[in-house]
Amino acid sequence: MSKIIEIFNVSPSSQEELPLETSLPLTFLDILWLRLPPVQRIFFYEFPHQTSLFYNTLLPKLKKSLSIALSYFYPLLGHLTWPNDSHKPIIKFIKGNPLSLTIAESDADFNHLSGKNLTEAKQIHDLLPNLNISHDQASILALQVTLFPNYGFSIGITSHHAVLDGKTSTSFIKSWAYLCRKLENEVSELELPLCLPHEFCPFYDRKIIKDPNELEAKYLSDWLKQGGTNNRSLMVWDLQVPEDSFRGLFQLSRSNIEKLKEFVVSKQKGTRNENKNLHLSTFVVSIAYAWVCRVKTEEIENKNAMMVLNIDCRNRLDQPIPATYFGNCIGGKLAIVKTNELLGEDGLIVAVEVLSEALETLKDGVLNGAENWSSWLLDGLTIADVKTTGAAGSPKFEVYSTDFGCGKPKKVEMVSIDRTGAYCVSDSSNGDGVEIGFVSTKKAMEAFASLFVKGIGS
Ligand SMILES: CC(C)(COP(=O)(O)OP(=O)(O)OC[C@H]1O[C@@H](n2cnc3c(N)ncnc32)[C@H](O)[C@@H]1OP(=O)(O)O)[C@@H](O)C(=O)NCCC(=O)NCCSC(=O)CC(=O)O
Repeated sequence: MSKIIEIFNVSPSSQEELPLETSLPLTFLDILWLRLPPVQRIFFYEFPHQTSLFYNTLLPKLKKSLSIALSYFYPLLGHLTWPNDSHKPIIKFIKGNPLSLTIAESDADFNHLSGKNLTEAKQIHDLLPNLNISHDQASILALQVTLFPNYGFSIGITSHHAVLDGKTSTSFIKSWAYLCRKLENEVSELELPLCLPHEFCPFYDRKIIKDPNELEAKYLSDWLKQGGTNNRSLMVWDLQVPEDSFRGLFQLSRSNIEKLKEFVVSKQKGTRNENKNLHLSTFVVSIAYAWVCRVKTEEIENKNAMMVLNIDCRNRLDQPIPATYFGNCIGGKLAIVKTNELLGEDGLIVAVEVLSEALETLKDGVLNGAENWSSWLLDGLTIADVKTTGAAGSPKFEVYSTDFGCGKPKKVEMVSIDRTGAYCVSDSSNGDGVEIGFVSTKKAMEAFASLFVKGIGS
């Protein structure tokens, strides 16, 4: 159990340069995620020191660096609102609004929560702050630092999906960590101001996102129809974490991945699909392998399995979008297959093929088919004979490089996958290969763990 020690209001360090009041409109790529529950990650760090060192040394640096980071990422201090005279929601920033940073202490077993074992899904929920979301207004970001005295601490981040995608939220936390690390090097007050390097600085110009196919109107109309005829409420879907949910993180080393790739290539030889182009990347092989193991261990027979792949559109639109673009810039591609095909002997090859086919359609433009994206989000929740899942996160975010000056994280969990049922893919804690996380029943998780290891061991 964790108990709240204090809630700080953190303001940007250089208030003078910020606008008095400003707003950022949501683009169609943001509006797509309007109803999704917040995205939550927890970063666990070892800190085997006395509590006083945390409160006297680390915490002031965390606060100070956060304050500097917020002067660059100031829209995070705003809130989402849908003014009567606006046809869509906007992010409204008013100078003086602080960010709430919760400090808590936990007596839970740090090594258990940050270890490799399966953990009860809800066990880490109290390491995360909630966003204030009402019909009229939604906060955008909340942070919680939780100390596990003598063992470690965690940083929990809860962010609104209609404002930040994975790239933006991980860039923010890495910017905060970068600044904290710099303070760690004992930069004296006189040597400040400490600046964020240009390559981290967020890019805010929304005009760069073009909407020639009027997707904004399509998504808005879908969300407005939901739960009423003109539902301008900002409430998000109240997705529940199923009872008896356990979370697991599974690693595929580089050599495991190479073996899986070789296996797929060798099995494809001599089949009718021999000449089919496969997108044999680390990401595809890893997701395919986890997908097949999960369908087998959850015994999902005679269904359609749907995998929604999140695609970073930043360098895939006609006009390239800077890597530091602040907001959502993700689209989706869909892979569908009968679960019985995944359950068969060639399940892995089938999975790689359908994922490759989905990514192959990127050549027709990342926005091709985008008129269906809001329906995929809705149908995934409602169609009974379809087992939908998605791939959240990305190894390219390199979450394990988020170092606040006391080393790399021991573990990074994407907590919100317990509500969405998605897989989370990331780089790995020991730098070798990738980690895949998901949440399921304890029985299915244990069966998955055994099948997963068996498959790469042989
Ligand atoms: C569409 C993709 C999933 C496909 O990924 P793939 O890895 O299969 O394919 P790819 O074309 O990108 O890369 C193929 C090969 O090119 C090389 N390569 C390309 N770009 C690279 C990069 N930036 N860093 C390192 N390697 C790279 C690699 O060698 C890789 O092979 P190899 O791998 O074998 O070495 C990805 O491109 C993408 O857009 N990922 C980002 C998805 C995303 O934003 N997710 C978050 C959604 S928001 C969300 O979920 C919330 C949240 O996270 O907070």
